[in-house]
Amino acid sequence: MRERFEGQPAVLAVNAGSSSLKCGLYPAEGPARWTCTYEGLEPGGQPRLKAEGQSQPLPASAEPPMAQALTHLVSLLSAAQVPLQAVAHRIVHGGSVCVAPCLLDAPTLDALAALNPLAPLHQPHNLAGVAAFAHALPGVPQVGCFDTAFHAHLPPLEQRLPLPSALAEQGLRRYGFHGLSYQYVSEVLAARSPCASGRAILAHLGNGASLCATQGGVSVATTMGFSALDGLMMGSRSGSLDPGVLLHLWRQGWSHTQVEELLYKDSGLKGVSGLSADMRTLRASPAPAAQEAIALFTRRIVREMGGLVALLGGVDLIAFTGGIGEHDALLRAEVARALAYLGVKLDGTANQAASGDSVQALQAADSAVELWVVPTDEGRAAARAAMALLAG
Ligand SMILES: Nc1ncnc2c1ncn2[C@@H]1O[C@H](COP(=O)(O)OP(=O)(O)O)[C@@H](O)[C@H]1O
Ligand SMILES: CC(=O)OP(=O)(O)O
Ligand SMILES: [Mg+2]
Repeated sequence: MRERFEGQPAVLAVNAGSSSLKCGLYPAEGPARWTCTYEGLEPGGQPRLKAEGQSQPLPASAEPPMAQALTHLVSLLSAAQVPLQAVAHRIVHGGSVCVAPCLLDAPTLDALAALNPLAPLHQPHNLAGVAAFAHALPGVPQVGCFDTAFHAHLPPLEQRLPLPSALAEQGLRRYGFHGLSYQYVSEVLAARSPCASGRAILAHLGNGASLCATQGGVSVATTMGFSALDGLMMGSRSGSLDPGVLLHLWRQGWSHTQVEELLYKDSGLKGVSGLSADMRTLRASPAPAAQEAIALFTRRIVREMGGLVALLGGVDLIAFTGGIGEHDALLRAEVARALAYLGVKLDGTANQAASGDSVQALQAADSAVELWVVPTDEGRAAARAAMALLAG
């Protein structure tokens, strides 16, 4: 491990999420020199470090799990005196303030903290990561790389919520998320297929999930909007919901906090199955509620895909990414089957064989639409953005 920390300066990409902290050490060219993931960081979780093919629990600590993981990572890197050009932080919400990667100074961090309520599972952790590294490595530039930036130039109607202008002027608009993932996947596909510059739909299906329609590699529509709650059903988030449900719950006496917990932490696959937010657990379960959760998750993808195809006026390429998109062959097959009306035809053997570890084309020879699986790398996208910023 030590030799991976030595040599040319590299960018450390940090993705402090809802239940995990992922990081990678990226040189200017080639693959990450070192990656690690801290898991089990949800409140009350049991933090573990996965690195170099090994998984080990962190020593018991009085700190909350995310803070403990950050402390551990910072001390690991400080002790090894890793030469760092910059730390590139995935920050989920840039709002209207940060529409491109930027250096994180105090006023910018204050503006980003004001967006915490729009991504409560992510934004506070993202900013805690910035604070930890800024404190430990004061001479190293801290760069913010935003999920929303890929969607900064959405067409005006795609940004607009059907609400009065006074609210739009307060920043109530659709932003879109998972932008680092979409940026990375778009670039991978652009190098492999001319269809990537046509009408493409990228499906990021992980713990959070969204779809993005691109034309010429540029985002033109996406299912997540103002907050990371909109659109598809997710691991523990509801996705789009009739706003009348919220009014009903408030009238019943639910508090703001209870509703927030419901929508972010107790809905989606977890809420419908009553079992787990993890697709692997649901696939392995014979419980009817687990199967119902998967069926609803799949149906919502198919429904939203139809909407994006309509906006694009057809589709040339569909790509799957994120933990579920990369690994769940059955989900890909069911989505492809539902889209047969578009001439989508999957190569069943290629789909089954795809391991999620490499980029694979999945369409049958006579498919009207290309199908791909692309393992995403949000860290690489963030590191590239930080290098480009520093290079001016
Ligand atoms: N082999 C697999 N089969 C099906 N689903 C999987 C598999 N591996 C991971 N997943 C799903 O992917 C999710 C994690 O996706 P990921 O993109 O890593 O999430 P995040 O980065 O948002 O934490 C898990 O919660 C699980 O539902
Ligand atoms: C924005 C979002 O939902 O991110 P994640 O998939 O990492 O939860
Ligand atoms: Mg993710």
